[in-house]
Amino acid sequence: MSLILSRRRLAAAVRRSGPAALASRWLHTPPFATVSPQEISGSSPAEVQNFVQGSWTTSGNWNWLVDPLNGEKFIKVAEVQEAEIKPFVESLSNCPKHGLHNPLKAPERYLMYGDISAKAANMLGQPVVSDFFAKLIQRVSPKSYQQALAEVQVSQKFLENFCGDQVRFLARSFAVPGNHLGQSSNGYRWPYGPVAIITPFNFPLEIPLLQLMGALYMGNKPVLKVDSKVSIVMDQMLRLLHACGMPAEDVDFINSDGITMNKLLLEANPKMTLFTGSSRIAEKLAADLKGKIKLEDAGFDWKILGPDVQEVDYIAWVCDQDAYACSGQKCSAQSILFMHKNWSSSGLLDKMKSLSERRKLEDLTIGPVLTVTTSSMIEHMKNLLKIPGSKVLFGGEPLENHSIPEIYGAFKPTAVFVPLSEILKSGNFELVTREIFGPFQVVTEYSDDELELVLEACERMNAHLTAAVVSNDPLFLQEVLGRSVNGTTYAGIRARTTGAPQNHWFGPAGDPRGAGIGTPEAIKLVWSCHREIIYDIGPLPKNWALPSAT
Ligand SMILES: NC(=O)c1ccc[n+]([C@@H]2O[C@H](COP(=O)([O-])OP(=O)(O)OC[C@H]3O[C@@H](n4cnc5c(N)ncnc54)[C@H](O)[C@@H]3O)[C@@H](O)[C@H]2O)c1
Repeated sequence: MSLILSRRRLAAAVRRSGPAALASRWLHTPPFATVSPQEISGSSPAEVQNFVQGSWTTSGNWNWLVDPLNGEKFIKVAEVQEAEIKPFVESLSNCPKHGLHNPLKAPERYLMYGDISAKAANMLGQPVVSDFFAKLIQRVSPKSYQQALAEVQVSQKFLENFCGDQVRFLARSFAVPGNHLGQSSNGYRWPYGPVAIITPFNFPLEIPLLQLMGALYMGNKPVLKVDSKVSIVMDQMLRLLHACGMPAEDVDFINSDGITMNKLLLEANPKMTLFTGSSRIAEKLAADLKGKIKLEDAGFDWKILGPDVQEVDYIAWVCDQDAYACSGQKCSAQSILFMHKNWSSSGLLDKMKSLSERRKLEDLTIGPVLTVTTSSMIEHMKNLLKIPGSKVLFGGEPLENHSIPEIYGAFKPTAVFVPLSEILKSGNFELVTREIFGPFQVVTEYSDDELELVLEACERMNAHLTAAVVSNDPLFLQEVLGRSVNGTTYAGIRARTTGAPQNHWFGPAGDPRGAGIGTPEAIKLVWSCHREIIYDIGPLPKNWALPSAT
């Protein structure tokens, strides 16, 4: 159906612009697609729809999005209103708790998802398709082409990882011999059935796709809600998955505001919800859903440079990438750098400054910040500068010569130094460790006898997502790693905080609600629960007699 739709639109495009335009569109737009990233504009806006009970639908309300680079209304999203959620509630309610498949029901669907993954991996690997998604991501969540393409490549590799028999291997069970003949206990990975997935704006393809596929592989029926600012990317990806054979009834896709989604969750009562986004909403949903939730929430991610100074150019570059790629809008972005005093004379900070100055709006190596305004970044910086001994190391100013609308932020890559002893003071700690989802980091210094204070700071933080311990001193690594908890921690001279690919578990630690993404372990943890079936089929011992009451 989506192919027919896109061809119809193509036909309409020819009528508008003639055969030459069609030829160029055919070359650059994959057959499943209904939009062309380069052509979306105020005069040719794109549409995002919902998908429920096997069909694409619109709603009574179109929410217009503005182009983050010039403020032009360029995409309209059919946002479902509170009064319109019934079909979504019904669709989810139709899925039983035991799921669409499980080890004892419709096992052929594990193989089907292996095939769908193989086809989708193949399709996404085609240069025209990966370029299409990279450019579409850039339009709604502006980042450099390399960063956008990396997101597509991670997604493609993930799909490759779950081809063939790999989906059924996710549901591998085990058996333990019992106490007598005919008895054995069998542990199964069981789905939750109806589930919900809520994802943020910063990785429009990777986060929703990986969680969606994980949910499906394990036998669940998900309703997916992506931040409307970027949901056009998953609208197109669902069309690709349908073209690869995904049954239309398996996934519902809703665009709405948070309040409507909250209502849907309460009415449809999904048995598990995966939430990726801010800690504020995470905590609200955890309470509303009575704990039936797994969380990937805020990151205030730290990097500790150990006493062994080496490879300064490389480490400056990794710091620059970690703090400022995607304009700092990665949950794994380097939020605070603890630098051993041995690095003071290494020139590291000067190198970080000059690397940050290479970033420019033209290639989106720095760009719009979608959830923090320029004025709130300035205010945060000013508050930090009230702390005695603090200073701006570089940046600290708005971007110049741009047309980024005021609802978004536009700020130069910024580093503010705050003395370690001040960071630890109770009045300052909350302020310094507040996640600023933009190109902003705090830098501090410590001496050998202050490592305790660094570890105390890490202990007192609330978000334990990613971390990096940059050192090749095994005793230093052992000390820091043994006394910290972050879920995805890189250790060694090449350690980083960002850029976890699909083969590294990614997720917070230290919270029983913590979710993961990417690896088989993450999929099994988030999207299935343990079920034990104890077979006890006999026969009874020949001399069995009725025992006395116990
Ligand atoms: N841990 C991770 O893996 C990870 C990954 C990416 C982003 N993040 C975090 O996400 C945050 C940035 O995203 P944001 O500010 O857009 O997050 P957000 O919490 O505002 O929004 C996330 C999603 O939740 C939806 N939502 C909002 N209110 C809701 C409600 N009451 N009920 C249901 N859904 C609701 C939004 O529409 C959006 O789709 C940062 O804190 C970042 O660290 C975490």
